[in-house]
Amino acid sequence: MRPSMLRSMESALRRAAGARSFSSGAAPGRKVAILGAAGGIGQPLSLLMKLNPLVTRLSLYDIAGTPGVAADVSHINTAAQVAGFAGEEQLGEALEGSDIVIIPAGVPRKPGMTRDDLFNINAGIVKSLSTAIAKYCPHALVNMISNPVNSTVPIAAEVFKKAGTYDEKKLFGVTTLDVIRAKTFYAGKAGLPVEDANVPVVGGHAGITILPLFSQATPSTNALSHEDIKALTKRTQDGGTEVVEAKAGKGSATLSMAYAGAVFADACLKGLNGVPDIVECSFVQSSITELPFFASKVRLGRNGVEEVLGLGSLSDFEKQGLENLKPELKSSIEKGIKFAKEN
Ligand SMILES: NC(=O)C1=CN([C@@H]2O[C@H](COP(=O)(O)OP(=O)(O)OC[C@H]3O[C@@H](n4cnc5c(N)ncnc54)[C@H](O)[C@@H]3O)[C@@H](O)[C@H]2O)C=CC1
Ligand SMILES: O=C([O-])CC(=O)C(=O)O
Repeated sequence: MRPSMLRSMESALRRAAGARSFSSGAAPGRKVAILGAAGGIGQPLSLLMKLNPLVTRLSLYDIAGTPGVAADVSHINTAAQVAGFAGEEQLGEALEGSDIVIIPAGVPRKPGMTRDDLFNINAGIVKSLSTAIAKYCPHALVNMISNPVNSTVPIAAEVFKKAGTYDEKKLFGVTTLDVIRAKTFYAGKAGLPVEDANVPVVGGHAGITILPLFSQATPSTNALSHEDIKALTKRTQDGGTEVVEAKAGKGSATLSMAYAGAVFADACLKGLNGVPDIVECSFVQSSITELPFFASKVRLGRNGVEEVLGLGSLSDFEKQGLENLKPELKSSIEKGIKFAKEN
């Protein structure tokens, strides 16, 4: 790569990270921990977080394999200091002092499985990692990637409640990949520049609980028929399955998810650092519907969630989608809460 190209990439990354908005010129040091860092998502996510100029310490944890990932990523000439931790006995050290903990630990889907089929294995993993977070970094923002997100976020909330550390402003289910897919599919179909496209996605993160709001998409267009909107909605809802089937037994989305995870963590870092008007969709504790957790636009700030934004006006098709998703989302949330209470 030419040096001029590298320089412009670096300055674009700095701009993307909001580093220029500090009048003192220096952003505060931030520690980010990734749990499941040796996995399909964990490795490229570690790379992307190493490139983020707001990260000063990057802690890579997994049950095995992290020393290699950490050694590899640490050679990249960016500021973040990288450390690898493997095995439960090193989990505390990995977590201590973290501002953000990102969790892509757990098993991914194979063709024919739903995200809920992952519950039996991933619920226990998320519960034990959340227990450690409550002990070692109770004030960290938690970005939950492990599926089924509709249940793992409620599990983490229950674990934190039991430990007396729960702060609803600090727990996030990462639904950014749904937004990224909706933007890509919308711009592609409407013939709009993809970098300008924005589409809120609300509800949850599985099948019909994923509800893209194309009526609020920007830039708006009249190039799309109702049939087009229905097809775009279905493709967004089935985006994960599209990748699972294409990978044919070799896992689910990893690269696009690592990108999505890095975008969301970057937004959290900017919020923590006081950059104004940082808004992303996320699955959080919510009162905008009757469900206790719900994904919608969230304003991020110095303490995590600053404001859970409402749904705005919905088309009749979206109103119907909202009603259709509630029973499934409710039961996935309740399943997570029940598991955490009983185990
Ligand atoms: N929220 C979202 O939009 C998305 C979520 N996912 C989910 O992310 C999770 C991870 O997916 P992949 O990275 O593809 O799986 P993977 O199997 O490639 O990696 C998972 C990693 O977690 C590690 N792990 C297992 N138990 C652990 C524990 N107790 N502590 C720390 N690490 C542990 C494994 O050793 C492995 O390295 C899956 O549950 C998947 O369904 C995947 C794509 C999108
Ligand atoms: O579909 C899966 O199992 C992984 C996932 O959550 C996604 O890609 O959205």
